[in-house]
Amino acid sequence: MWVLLGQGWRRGPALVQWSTRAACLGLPGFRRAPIRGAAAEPWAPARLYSAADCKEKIDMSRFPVENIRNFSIIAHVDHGKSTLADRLLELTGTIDKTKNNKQVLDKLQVERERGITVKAQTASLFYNCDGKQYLLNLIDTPGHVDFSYEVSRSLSACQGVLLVVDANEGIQAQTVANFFLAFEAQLSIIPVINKIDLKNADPERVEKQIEKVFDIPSDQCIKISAKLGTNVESVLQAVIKRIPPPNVHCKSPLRALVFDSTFDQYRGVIANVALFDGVVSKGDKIVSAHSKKTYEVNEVGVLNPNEQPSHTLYAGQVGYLIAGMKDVTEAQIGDTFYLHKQPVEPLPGFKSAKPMVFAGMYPVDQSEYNNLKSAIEKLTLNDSSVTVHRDSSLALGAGWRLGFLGLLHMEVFIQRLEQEYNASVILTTPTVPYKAVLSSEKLIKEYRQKEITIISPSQFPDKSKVTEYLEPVVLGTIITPDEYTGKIMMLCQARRAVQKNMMYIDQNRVMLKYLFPLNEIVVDFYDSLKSMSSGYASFDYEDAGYQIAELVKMDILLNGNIVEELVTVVHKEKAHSVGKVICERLKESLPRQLFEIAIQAAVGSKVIARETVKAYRKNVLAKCYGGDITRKMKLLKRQAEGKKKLRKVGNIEVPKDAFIKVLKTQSDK
Ligand SMILES: Nc1nc2c(ncn2[C@@H]2O[C@H](COP(=O)(O)OP(=O)(O)OP(=O)(O)O)[C@@H](O)[C@H]2O)c(=O)[nH]1
Repeated sequence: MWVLLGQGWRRGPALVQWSTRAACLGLPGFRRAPIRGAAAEPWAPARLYSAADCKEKIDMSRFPVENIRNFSIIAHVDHGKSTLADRLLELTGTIDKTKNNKQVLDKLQVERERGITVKAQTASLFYNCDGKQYLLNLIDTPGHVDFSYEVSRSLSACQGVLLVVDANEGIQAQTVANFFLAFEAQLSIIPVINKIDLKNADPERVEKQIEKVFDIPSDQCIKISAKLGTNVESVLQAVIKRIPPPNVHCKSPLRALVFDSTFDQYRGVIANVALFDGVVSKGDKIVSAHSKKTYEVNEVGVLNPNEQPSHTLYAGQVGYLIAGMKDVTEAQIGDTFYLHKQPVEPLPGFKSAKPMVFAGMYPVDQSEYNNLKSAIEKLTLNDSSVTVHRDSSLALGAGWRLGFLGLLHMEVFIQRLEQEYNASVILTTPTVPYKAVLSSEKLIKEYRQKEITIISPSQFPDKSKVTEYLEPVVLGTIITPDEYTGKIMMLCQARRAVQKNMMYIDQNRVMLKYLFPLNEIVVDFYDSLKSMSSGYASFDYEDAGYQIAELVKMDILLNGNIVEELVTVVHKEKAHSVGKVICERLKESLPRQLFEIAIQAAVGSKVIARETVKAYRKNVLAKCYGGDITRKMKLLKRQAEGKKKLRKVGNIEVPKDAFIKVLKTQSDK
């Protein structure tokens, strides 16, 4: 929650009493909650575990609750979360120390190729300290704003976080966003300044930033190089000393929170659970508080980092559970499992992920419809934050309208469809979820409500049937070196943003807060920001509701035929400039054809921009003299293959990548 304080907007630390802050930092004497029943549990005496033990079933009763620490690693993109996780896995003997350990917890192909984490990963580590053996449950989280839902879910299974900050880049926009997620969840926060080995590292400056922005005393920061392993052991010590054990009760009936789930073709749903109370064993009958369905537990265990079965999981522990569920929706994220005949009050769960961007998805060839359908179903089983509605279009045939958390999320989903399921798709212009307050009685009856959410331009109701249109807005945070502030402010203004606050986080770094219409930032705001600040500015945003907006539907026509992929809803003020840019870009991307092509942007029947592509003919056989028929056939075959990558609009052939190029430039104007 943001509040207006003195000169500007600020939340959190400035309002917090020192004792609460001290508790948040896990300082001695300031523990937030007593460890209920910890001493009374019937724990077996400690036996020290090593990586070798992982070949057999782990006896999890060996870890009394006071020896458990559950924590996440959170940070801005690329500040070194996964590299720190690698070192922690090595130090605890969970994986062997080799030069090849690079982002071990980033298991997906797309994560390895893009060098980013998109899915939070859990690993249970066994660590010996002062003659005791600790169970450390670590969750490595993604850094990009599109995946912050993964972060907030992961935090629900934790009592503390390692807030990693790059010693060269300092605090960035996602550092601020992630800090507040942890702060609001009342977790112990351990600031870790990483990459101190870099030539331009300035850990002292970063310490001061942390003190200024988060109100965390600089002596609380741990300075490390995750790459070289420097001082990483002290991070483990801090986890044990500063993060409290979970506040749970083993003798109470089972309450297991599902904080993530994945789908395995052979074993069904694998639910990641955090046990808030009770125990769960193989053979137990459990009930989902959400669906009230009963299941028998086939397997429980911990992730080490691969699945390692155990007989039982105990309160305070984080692990996985397999119970014959065939669909991820049966293990809804945020659901509570309890034991059959021992019903409990379900845990609060999470708000469901809210899609920020919608796009139509169609098979390139309609004969591929069933294959693509099955690929989308399988992939959404592993990514339940994607919403899917069936859709169809005259030009593109049967397809779907998919909702994503952001554009990167959309790109990653498509890349996974292509790589993991060999699917090829046509996408339509990404759009944000607009709303319309209806005035037409007929429409109100049809929709059975007055206010409708428009996720596809084809649903956009005519102005005469509407009292007002609403557009989603977000509160954006930008952190930048101050020399770029002027340019960035102009960029924000061009995107219809309203400034809310500006604050220096150190001598030459500025934090700006703006209220943005979501559709102005969704496609390429981040790219523009990065290029205008030579890569130094960072950006993050959070949902801020809706505002009234003057919106219109704009069609793009090729020789009079509407290009369905490019139909878009724009702000009235921007219709002309956006239409002009789309026409120009389309002109650049369209191959010349045998006849002239008129490219038009139109709002209703009014044409607001126009470009023309001159006629041309490509004769692939032009250089092929003589009568070698096989050579000619080869050239014609290659031309035919090339044509498969084209889509026909009327009689005009449009390359698939032309759409992408056009979409990328829309919000520039
Ligand atoms: N010099 C140096 N480089 C580091 C250090 N830690 C991480 N890196 C490098 O920083 C880059 C990003 O590291 P990651 O561990 O993938 O960062 P991340 O925060 O997990 O990234 P996302 O998951 O995409 O948010 C990689 O090239 C690492 O090799 C360090 O201590 N020193």
